[in-house]
Amino acid sequence: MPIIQVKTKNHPYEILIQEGSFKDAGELISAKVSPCRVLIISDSNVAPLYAEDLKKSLKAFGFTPSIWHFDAGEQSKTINTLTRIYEACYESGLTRKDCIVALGGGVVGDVAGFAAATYQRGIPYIQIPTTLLAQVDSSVGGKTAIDLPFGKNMAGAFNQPAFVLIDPELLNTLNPKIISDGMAEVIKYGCIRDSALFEILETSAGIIPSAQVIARCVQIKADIVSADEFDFGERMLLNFGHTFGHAIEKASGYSLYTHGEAVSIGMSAAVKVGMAFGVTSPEILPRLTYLLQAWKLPVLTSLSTEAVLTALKADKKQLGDHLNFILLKDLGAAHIHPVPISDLRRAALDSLDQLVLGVPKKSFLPDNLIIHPGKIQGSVRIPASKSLAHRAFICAALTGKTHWELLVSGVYAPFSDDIKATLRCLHQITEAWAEKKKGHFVPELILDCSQSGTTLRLLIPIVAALGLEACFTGQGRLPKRPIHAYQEAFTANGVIMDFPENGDSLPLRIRGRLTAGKFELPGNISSQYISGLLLALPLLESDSTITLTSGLESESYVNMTLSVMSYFGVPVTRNTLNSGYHRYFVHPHSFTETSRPYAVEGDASQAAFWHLASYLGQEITIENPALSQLQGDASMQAVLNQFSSNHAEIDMKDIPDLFPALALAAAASGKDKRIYFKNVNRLRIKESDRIESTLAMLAGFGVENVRVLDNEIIINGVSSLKCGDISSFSDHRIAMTAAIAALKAEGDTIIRDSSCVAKSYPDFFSELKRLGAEIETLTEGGNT
Ligand SMILES: O=C(O)C1=C[C@@H](OP(=O)(O)O)[C@@H](O)[C@H](O)C1
Ligand SMILES: C=C(OP(=O)(O)O)C(=O)O
Ligand SMILES: [Zn+2]
Repeated sequence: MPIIQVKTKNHPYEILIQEGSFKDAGELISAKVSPCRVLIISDSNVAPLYAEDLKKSLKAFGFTPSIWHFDAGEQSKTINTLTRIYEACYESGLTRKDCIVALGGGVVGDVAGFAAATYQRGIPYIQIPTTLLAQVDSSVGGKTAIDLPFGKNMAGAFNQPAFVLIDPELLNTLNPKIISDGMAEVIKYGCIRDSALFEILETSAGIIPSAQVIARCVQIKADIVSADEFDFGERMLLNFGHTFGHAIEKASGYSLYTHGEAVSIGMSAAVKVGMAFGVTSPEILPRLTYLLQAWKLPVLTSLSTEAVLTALKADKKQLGDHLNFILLKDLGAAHIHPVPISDLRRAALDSLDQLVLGVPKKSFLPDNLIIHPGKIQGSVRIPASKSLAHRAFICAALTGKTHWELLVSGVYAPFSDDIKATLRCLHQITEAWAEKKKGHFVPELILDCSQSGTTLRLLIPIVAALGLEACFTGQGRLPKRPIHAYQEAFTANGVIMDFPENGDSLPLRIRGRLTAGKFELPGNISSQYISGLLLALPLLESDSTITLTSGLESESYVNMTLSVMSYFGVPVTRNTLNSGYHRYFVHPHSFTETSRPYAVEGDASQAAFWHLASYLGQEITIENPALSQLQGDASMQAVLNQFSSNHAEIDMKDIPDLFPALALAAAASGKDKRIYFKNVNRLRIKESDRIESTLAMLAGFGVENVRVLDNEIIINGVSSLKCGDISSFSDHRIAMTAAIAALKAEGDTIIRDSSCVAKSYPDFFSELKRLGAEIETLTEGGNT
């Protein structure tokens, strides 16, 4: 028989975990306690099911049992119930030689245990837990309590039971919500102590835990309680997820969430806090999220961060000027991490704010830098693909599910500014959409796309298809980047677009509802127009086509759109017309949730900077290369290989974002090289005019022998790079290219306005430093 010992100093006791053991309760209890009077305390849910059987079984082994029960639920965990239990004890004639049996869930165990601790200064009690939460958690360890008007568990005692009898068969009749409630605690044990248990849970999501799993949880709790009965050290680890969990329960008046649900949100928040403090590895968040969600447990709260914060500050575990958070170093390895009260707001915002799934780790992001030439070495994990993440979040949002962000995994903090812009706008759009569906009036949305062309061009048609009124705004160069190509197509299909009079694209106001039909667009301005329409047209009521009026450039980006749409259940078909141009056929279709979140792979356009570093002789390995080849920029290494020929010809049509890095590589390839870049004109409409900014950067490194022809650039290589003072033109790809080049320059290089890397890769300079680059912040009066 599986028996677990709890080795507390004054009251060691045993826990028996055995399927079917409940029917032998009388016999099993008689082995621990001599025949006596027994008061069975239960609640209105459990008593009708099991109390009479227990009474009979006890009677058969010489006990004198009676039954008393109260209304099921946390609201009964009061001093009033306690008083009535004392009365029942008295009426049943209980003396200090007799005992109480707690038959039920956590509330029954807590209040009956506290009655046993105090009736006649203490009588023995036995736990027979009937819910999963009580079996794996509250029946073990001797914490008993009642709630007081000013707080949960405010009066109580450490009172170890004489015996705990756990029959996992009793769980089979429970409703699934009660099982989920207990699963939060089961998952907690995996997190804090046992990664193997966590893995078992991952492969058995949705299946009621076996006796072995319950025993594993009880063993973990028994070990921890044996080492620290009174909660001064190690036992605090059991509070993983409970710091925020208790605050959330309290802030919602103990009505919105069950304990398990609040702990579930709390565990997910604790992982994000751990990420913010650089303690917890970001791989844990999607795994934990997936597991909790498989049990239909929430991972985000609808409560305001302020409300949770207020409750958090009143937490009874507050110690002076800091609060003890339990953070995970790894799955199975928890530790106590004191967080100063002054940092609590940050921690709460980082982890509870619905807009941010990850947390903004402090990246090294100064404006002006000096980079010393030198060697870098090591391996890097590139951030999630920006292009795929935009699409995945958009498709996820279009499912209309709450917490749609969680249908996407692999996108970790620090988030790029572009992805933050997409998330922010999508939250506004999904909320407005839900309101509109209810028939409510929705005022004009102000959608700030920051500097992200993708956010802007992909969201315009979606907003139009949903019939929302919006004003799109943006910063940096975005208001100058073209979006007029939508105008003709949309005006003919029910949408009014108001552009500013000065010829800029933004602010753009749109109103009306897009109707299905035949859309025509050029394929050679920006593929983002086509991606945007493809995402929007399934939302309409009838079939549509998109016909391209010129050859498609940046085609891989359109294919990425189709691939992510298909993952979310939306098919699109394509023809190639006699003209050689594509036509897409889109039917009304809903975006649907899949059983697994969409996992965003590494960003090939960012990996390109590390390929450039390797090309220039640095020793860098990439831990997470793009796997699918969906990203056109995954061809960076193959293109660099072509440079072995002295006169390589490179077509930029499908890989526009690689240009700054490729141009620099061409220049640094040596005196014999002359590299032709074709189809470069579209580079002028990116974050900077990327022909002008790239050539200015090359000139800064002493590369002057460059010819610009119509739609073509020829770069002649040099034997070494000079050092200079380089402007990034506020373009992230220029700043990152220049930083890698600076490591090979003849002297120190200044890079101006380099914080623009936050657009796509906020951690870039922190990573560069970690790999050994010597970088200083340039200040007006001197350097630091
Ligand atoms: O759809 C996308 O995610 C992108 C498409 C490309 O733009 P164009 O299609 O305008 O070339 C690319 O340059 C941009 O960085 C991202
Ligand atoms: C052009 C880019 O992005 P976007 O068009 O989304 O601003 C880029 O990241 O280089
Ligand atoms: Zn708990």
